[in-house]
Amino acid sequence: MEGMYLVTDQAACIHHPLETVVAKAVDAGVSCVQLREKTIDTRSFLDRALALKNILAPARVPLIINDRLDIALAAGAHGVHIGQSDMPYAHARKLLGPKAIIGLSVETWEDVVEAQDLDVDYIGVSPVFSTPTKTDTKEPWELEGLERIKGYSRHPLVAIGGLNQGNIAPVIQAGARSIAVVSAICSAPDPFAATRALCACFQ
Ligand SMILES: Cc1ncc(COP(=O)(O)OP(=O)(O)O)c(N)n1
Ligand SMILES: Cc1ncsc1CCOP(=O)(O)O
Ligand SMILES: [Mg+2]
Repeated sequence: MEGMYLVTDQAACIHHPLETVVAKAVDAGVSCVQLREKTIDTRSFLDRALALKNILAPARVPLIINDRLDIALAAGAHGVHIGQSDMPYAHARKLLGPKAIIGLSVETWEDVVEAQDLDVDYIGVSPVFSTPTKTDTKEPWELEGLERIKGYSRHPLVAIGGLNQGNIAPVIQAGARSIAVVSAICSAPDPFAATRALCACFQ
């Protein structure tokens, strides 16, 4: 996991349909897309996963499903992102197999320590900064927390929460291998240009 990571949110797609946002973000260079749907029914979630898979496959960009292992399996997605109250890692790995990408959110120092014994593919440092996009979070890690995790964890770090073109340089500097965003791409009037500008911060 490296570079820009798009996490989708239907409600945040205020200028373009979600599929258009994803297609433009892929053209502009995102390295991973997570389909995150909190309110739609299972059938619609699966249909959307299959639609995104078709957009991502030609560009060889992996599709990660938020929370739902059943959707990931049914859609043939590359993996799942699980949080601290979602399916436990060991069960997720058993169900998805050794090749699946499994990301895990860390919200507390205890989560970081516990993750050290898990063969997750990355940890999502969540949230780095507070964000109106997700309000049911624990205290933001801020840059100091991210640096502390970097100094301890054996896992690649994906930073998420309140990140945009104006504040990601020090987050990358602090050791984030990948930057995950919702609103900075989904709510941008020009998702292609926004993604390009975000990707350029890795150069
Ligand atoms: C890359 C990444 N990091 C963290 C999260 C948050 O996951 P979780 O804590 O399970 O919260 P929800 O996204 O399910 O509301 C994430 N989705 N992606
Ligand atoms: C899904 C998620 N997990 C932690 S913060 C967050 C939302 C990030 O949204 P934004 O990039 O708009 O701050
Ligand atoms: Mg979750």
